[in-house]
Amino acid sequence: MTATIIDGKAHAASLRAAIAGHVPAFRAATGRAPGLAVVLVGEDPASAVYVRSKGRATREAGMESVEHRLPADTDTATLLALVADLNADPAIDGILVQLPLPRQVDAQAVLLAIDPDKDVDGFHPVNAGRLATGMPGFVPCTPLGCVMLLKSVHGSLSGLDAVVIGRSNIVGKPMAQLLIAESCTVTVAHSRTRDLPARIRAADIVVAAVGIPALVKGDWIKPGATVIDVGINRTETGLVGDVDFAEAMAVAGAITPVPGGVGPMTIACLLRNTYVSACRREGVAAAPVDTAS
Ligand SMILES: Nc1nc(=O)c2c([nH]1)NC[C@@H]1CN(c3ccc(C(=O)N[C@@H](CCC(=O)O)C(=O)O)cc3)C=[N+]21
Repeated sequence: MTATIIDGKAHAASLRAAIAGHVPAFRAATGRAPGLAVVLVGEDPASAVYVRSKGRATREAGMESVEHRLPADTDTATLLALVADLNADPAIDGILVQLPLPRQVDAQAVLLAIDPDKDVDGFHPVNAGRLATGMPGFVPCTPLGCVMLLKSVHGSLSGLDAVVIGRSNIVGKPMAQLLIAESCTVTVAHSRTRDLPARIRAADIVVAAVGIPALVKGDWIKPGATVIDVGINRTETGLVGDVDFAEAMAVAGAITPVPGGVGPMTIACLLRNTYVSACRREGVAAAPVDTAS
């Protein structure tokens, strides 16, 4: 069997086009565009690339992108003051502080300072709590994109067995919450999990988000399973996911590639969250831009 490749780039392009199609009505109703502020501290080249592509995608969707680039030695107080300004700015609907932050910055204090109703990353504990309890809020972009890709394969996920490899606050934990909300039976595996291959072999859905290149082997995968590879590992041979792609292709039913899978959906979901935030803040009805809230 050869797996179907899930074209994240194409799904992301259509999601972005759908959002771009809704922005003119928002503009007409409110007299302004949805606005996203991105804060980048330091010169990490990979972060700079992400921030640039976020800015480009935001403008292409007809939204306002404001970038704040701060030197690598920026202190916590300076960042907190910037976040306070952005919280108070009525033209800003979404605030994204690019992670990781330099060591001297208290990253937790910065994330806590972001207004939860502008937290389009969904990283604030208030939004984590909203997700865990089924209240409307903001869902982190990467897991949200993963659920959209899974639904493009399965329609309903109800009753499926899912394993999430990784328990980070940014991907693993919110991914598990979203899959529970979709009525999957969810196992969260991590570095201390015993017999990881057996856990994965039992799963209809595998979401790999651990950051270990090609960790998941072909013979760990249940034949026909759907594999979502969140890993973006830079190796000498280029970008590699957390799944051994060549091996998995021979066993899985469907699989996301790296690059061109989850990554582009992350950016599209950021635009989606920004559009939804703008609509909520202005009290105008948001057009449906995919199912998960
Ligand atoms: N506050 C915050 N929010 C984030 O969402 C956030 C962050 N910090 N810090 C860094 C990570 C990483 N991230 C990616 C987004 C898009 C791609 C993406 O589009 N990747 C392409 C290209 C990969 C490449 O060539 O580098 C792909 O997978 O096809 C990757 C990674 C968002 N992050």
